Amino acid sequence: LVNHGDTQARILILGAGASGLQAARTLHDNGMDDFIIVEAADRIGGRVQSAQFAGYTVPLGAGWVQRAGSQTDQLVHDLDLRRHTSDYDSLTIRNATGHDVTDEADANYERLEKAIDKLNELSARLKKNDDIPDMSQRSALRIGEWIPQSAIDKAIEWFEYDFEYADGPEVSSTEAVGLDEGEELYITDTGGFERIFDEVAGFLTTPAYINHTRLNQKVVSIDYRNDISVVVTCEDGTRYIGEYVLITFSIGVLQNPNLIQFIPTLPEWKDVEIKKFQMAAYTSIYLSFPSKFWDDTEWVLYASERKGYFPAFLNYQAAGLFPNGTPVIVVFVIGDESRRVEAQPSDATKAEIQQVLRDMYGDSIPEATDILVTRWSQNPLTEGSFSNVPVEVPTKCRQKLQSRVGRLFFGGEATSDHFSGYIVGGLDSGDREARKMLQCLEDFKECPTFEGDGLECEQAEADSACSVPSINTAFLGLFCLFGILCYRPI
Ligand SMILES: Cc1cc2nc3c(=O)[nH]c(=O)nc-3n(C[C@H](O)[C@H](O)[C@H](O)COP(=O)(O)OP(=O)(O)OC[C@H]3O[C@@H](n4cnc5c(N)ncnc54)[C@H](O)[C@@H]3O)c2cc1C
Repeated sequence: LVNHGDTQARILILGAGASGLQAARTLHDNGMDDFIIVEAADRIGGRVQSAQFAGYTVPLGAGWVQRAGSQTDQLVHDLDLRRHTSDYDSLTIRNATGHDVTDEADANYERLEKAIDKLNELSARLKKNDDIPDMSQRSALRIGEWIPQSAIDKAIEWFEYDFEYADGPEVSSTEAVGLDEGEELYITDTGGFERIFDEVAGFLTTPAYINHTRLNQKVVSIDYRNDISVVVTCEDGTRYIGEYVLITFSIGVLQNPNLIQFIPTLPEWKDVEIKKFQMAAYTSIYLSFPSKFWDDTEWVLYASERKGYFPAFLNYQAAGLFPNGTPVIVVFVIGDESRRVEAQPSDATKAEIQQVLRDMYGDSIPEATDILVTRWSQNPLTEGSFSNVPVEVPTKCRQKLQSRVGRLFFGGEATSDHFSGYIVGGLDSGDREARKMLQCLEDFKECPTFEGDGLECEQAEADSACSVPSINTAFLGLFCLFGILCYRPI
């Protein structure tokens, strides 16, 4: 039942990241402005966020445009964001005794490249044929005769694979490997990567739309028992009532049973698919120094016997980045190392990295003057960095992740068919779900949903059992009829 003070809209969009903002934009472009975005943070943008560090605007979340020609790439070019084409060949590899082993690594790279060709070939075959079971990237690499043994092998494998998926090849799906992604752009704009949302969601800052976004509203429960509406309740008690609700929270948030209470609980077929997905962990650690003492190449790899231990450093002074700026390096860790580092104080992390740098450059290097550690896996609004497709989720099962449950629709990067894990996956999923909701608003009878058992992956079919009047025509009409306050604040 609608209470006095409840806020109503035909569509509620939960989350103001790439997915939620694009959904709002698609609805708006199609003449549907009866929506509200509910966001827990005090800002929009979600995992696209930046901060100031040592005089730079640095990315805390997404930093690169990986896919040339994608919508993200288009936005970056349209807005002419300052950017740098990453040069992964500008690379020095140092071992734990400080020796430059870059040349020595050539033969290892040659072996790895042959295995990558094999992996790509297997991936293309798996994509073409749904009946062949997927395999881990580790298996595919092994088939390509790549078995990493030395510290150099581990370093270059980390740089080629783990860094991209934020997980080891043991976990990641071969079928889901992206082919031929082209050059990668690192965003160095002083306004931050989040500037892309100026174009996607700029209209939301105009006076007519300012009330469409509700910040500082942390959703704690989603009640979809009612046939004609959904009640979304926030931590502060505020309730939002919508005819349709689009959920764009990360897969990590949805996997944590303590964060959002679904009333009733989600059906098994949906819950299984959410739980099978993998939320990866990826940490960026920025360090500033009084002087630069590292190599001039854009990247420095630390070849350690312990795979993934502070393995890759981005040199902010490299040509094309900030050659004359304050000396800063960024080191990246993923997976269990990321979760370990994010759980400990920054000083402890700084001491560990300082030792790694001493191993590589000697004891006389200066102490870091400042450190910034990102902590996405400690953040209850993300519970990790981005989704990684594990072997357990064949492409044919993806529709279950996308399918609605009653009046609940599911967006967010993890649900994207081809771009999960990326900003473009978020944008793409928001557009997809907005179009679906527009279609369902026209005729709920034709609104597709998954029909099947918990573990199956069936084709989506029309749900003929759910034909109900719209909330505006029936539910609100009834309340207005009886003189109950019909407050629609937007
Ligand atoms: C460290 C890191 C590095 C990355 N690198 C890249 C990269 O180089 N290139 C790239 O393309 N992508 C990268 N990504 C991934 C990219 O940022 C995401 O795929 C994309 O931004 C996800 O958008 P989304 O809308 O699906 O989710 P989100 O951005 O997570 O949006 C969901 C929104 O829901 C809100 N929310 C969560 N819980 C609640 C709640 N209970 N109540 C209300 N609101 C809630 C969140 O605050 C958030 O704003 C990276 C991400 C991270 C974290």
